[in-house]
Amino acid sequence: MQTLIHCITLLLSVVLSSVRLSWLHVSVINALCARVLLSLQVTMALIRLLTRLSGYVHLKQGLECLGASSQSTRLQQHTAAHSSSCNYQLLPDCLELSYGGLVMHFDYVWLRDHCRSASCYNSKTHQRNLDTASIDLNIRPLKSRVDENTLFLTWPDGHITRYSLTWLAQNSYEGQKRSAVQPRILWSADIYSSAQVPSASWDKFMSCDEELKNFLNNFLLYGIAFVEGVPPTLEATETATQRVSLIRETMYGRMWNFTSDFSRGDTAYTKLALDRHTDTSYFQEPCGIQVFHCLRHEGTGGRTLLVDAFHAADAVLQRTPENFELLSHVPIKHEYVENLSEHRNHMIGIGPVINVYPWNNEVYMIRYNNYDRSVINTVPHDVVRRWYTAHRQLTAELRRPDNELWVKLKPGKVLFIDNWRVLHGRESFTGLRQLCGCYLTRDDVLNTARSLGLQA
Ligand SMILES: C[N+](C)(C)CCCC[C@H](N)C(=O)O
Ligand SMILES: O=C(O)CCC(=O)C(=O)O
Ligand SMILES: [Fe+2]
Repeated sequence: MQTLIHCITLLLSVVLSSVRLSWLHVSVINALCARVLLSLQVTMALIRLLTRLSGYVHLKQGLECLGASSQSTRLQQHTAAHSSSCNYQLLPDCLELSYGGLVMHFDYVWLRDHCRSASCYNSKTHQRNLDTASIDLNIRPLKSRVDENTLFLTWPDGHITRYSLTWLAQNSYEGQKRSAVQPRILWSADIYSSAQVPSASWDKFMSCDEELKNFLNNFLLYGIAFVEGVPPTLEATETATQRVSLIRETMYGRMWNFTSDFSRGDTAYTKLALDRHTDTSYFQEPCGIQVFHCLRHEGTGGRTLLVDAFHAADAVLQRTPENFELLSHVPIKHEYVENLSEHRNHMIGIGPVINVYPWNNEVYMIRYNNYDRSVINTVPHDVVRRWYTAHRQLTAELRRPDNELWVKLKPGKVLFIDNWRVLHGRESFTGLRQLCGCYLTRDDVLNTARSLGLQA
């Protein structure tokens, strides 16, 4: 039954993400699903209680076993009889557990290593005490049993480990694989505009955690978020960013305030148009977040371009998986060479254009900067040719006019961009244009989000 509900929830979210619905709609439907799930859980608990009262409790007591694999069949039959929700068996190389509609496999060394008893784990510091290197790599439990919520394993030295079944489900490979590390809404200009994502307002943003939480929630979902009503000064911009995270100082400084004076050896410091790109792609770890605040512009042009590169990467994956594969595996070098008298820098970053988590293929970072991309010399010529084809397809997706969100930054309106996901660019301009901002450390932004109860 739970599997069925999970499937329906999953199906609904897939349908929802392909239809253009606002975040509000998504959360309303999620809340409804959660309610259905809750009432089902109550029903299941009642059924379990009735089952227990009607004498099945004897079968459960028979679950105590001596761990030999010859016993596993008997064990499976008994557990299957006592509860529809949990069933396990000790296979030669792993423990197979089926619980909550999920079939999971746990390696025995992993199980010993993840013992949360007081001697193995310090629950005050959340740190492991157990010396992993002391575990026999051929270890197997001597005894095992399960009750309503807990699996008990007795190890050869007599040590007993208890695992909560929900903890196992949440922390299993199979459980991790089917849920996104970070839920997001992929967008085209139209999807983003119709979602009507509100900007945070400066006063509330500074004083109220709920406003900060909403702001971060939008930032995590869309990769961009705005604060409005900020005093048009570098100091106020700095104050706003410090509400979210720590500033990441780079060779451009801590807070920067720049015009088209070519004070640095980079096109950003001119009046020229800049095609969509990620910044600091030439760092081994590109800056996680970029903040922009336009303090002044007396002239024409200079609009900011924003493109959701995860949306574009997803289109490549759907249409031509082999191109996605190339973009996520071929290592590419980006480089920054600055040779001005006051500034000498040489930065190198190497990594694929699309970076994915290896266990679930979820995209977590894109480096895309054709200006700063350096010599390709990490793969043979035939792979180079296929890579160029793949890169062309990604570029075509990134350049689709319906993926381009154009905004004119105004004094008072601070823009936060997820530099691992959303590309930025700008239109050429005339006149005096002054932009200030900074980079933020990604870990600290996510830390703030998690401390407010968000999944990040
Ligand atoms: C933002 N700020 C003005 C400080 C620097 C701009 C750096 C631009 C560089 N080409 C890059 O993409 O990393
Ligand atoms: O001038 C702008 O709007 C942005 C320039 C740019 O790409 C940058 O500073 O990173
Ligand atoms: Fe940039």
